[in-house]
Amino acid sequence: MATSSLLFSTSLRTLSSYLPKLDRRRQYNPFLSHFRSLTTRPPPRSLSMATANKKVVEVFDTEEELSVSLAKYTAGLSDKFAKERGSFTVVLSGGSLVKSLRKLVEPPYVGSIDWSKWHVFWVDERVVPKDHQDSNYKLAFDAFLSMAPILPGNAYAINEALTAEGAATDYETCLKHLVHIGVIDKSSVSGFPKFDLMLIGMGPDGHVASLFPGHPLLKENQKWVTHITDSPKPPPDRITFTLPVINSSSHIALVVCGAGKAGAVQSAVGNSHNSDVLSPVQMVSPEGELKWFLDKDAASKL
Ligand SMILES: O=C1O[C@H](COP(=O)(O)O)[C@@H](O)[C@H](O)[C@H]1O
Repeated sequence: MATSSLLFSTSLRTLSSYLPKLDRRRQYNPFLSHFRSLTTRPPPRSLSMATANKKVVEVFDTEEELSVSLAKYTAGLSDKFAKERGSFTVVLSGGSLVKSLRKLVEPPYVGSIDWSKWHVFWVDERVVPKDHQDSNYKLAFDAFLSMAPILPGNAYAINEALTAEGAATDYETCLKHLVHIGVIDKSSVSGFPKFDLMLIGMGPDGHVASLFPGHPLLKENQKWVTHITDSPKPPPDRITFTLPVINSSSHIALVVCGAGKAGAVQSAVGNSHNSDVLSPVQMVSPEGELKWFLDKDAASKL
């Protein structure tokens, strides 16, 4: 159970000018001057208009509790989209997030999820062989994909035999085909693919996917998938979804653990703009729901 179970929902876009300073007595409520679980004050008028863009934060005492909640959340969305659309499109990142997906392949979730409906993608991938220790595919495969009865062909790894540029183009072509045949939804708002759930992590510098602070790729607004050959975090050659694709998602779970990321969490969740330049994670603002899963160390500066 989340001891600090949260907490708030709001529109990033419509309420950004409204946001008050953090009230220390309501320490997980950086956005609103009301706190659903602690006060009966009615929400501000503008909140009732904020229907399209929802932000939720959950803080857990331990990573173990976080991973249970993440499995429950993912299984719930799997059920919903499998019934509604006949497929469930899930996007994974690499990094520490992947370990927190382990509960999905344990009871009760492993037996209740309709894995045949799953289509798995990577929000970013390093251009290395699939058995390389830096491969995000390998990380997910070892941690849980190998234990989940996902149909062969429904886990969309990159073609790492290509250059980074070629692999990005190839992946985008694959996504376009899957949108065309209706496996992946398409946003009527942006025209970009609309994934059902993105499970993504964040680096201590606030990077998400392979979109790094200050990098020109943050401005890409045409391509679905792009490439980088100068990643500040090794390995240098990678492909990555672009921000418009990330922000067209139906649901994003941002999963962050550890005190080393508390500063970036504070900037993004607390909306404290210490500079004019937004970090990549501060630019994550999906059409649908953004839900943060934080352990208490990552939330320690909120
Ligand atoms: O390089 C990457 O880093 C981020 C964050 O990784 P973490 O180990 O600090 O959680 C990850 O989300 C991304 O997919 C990966 O390629």
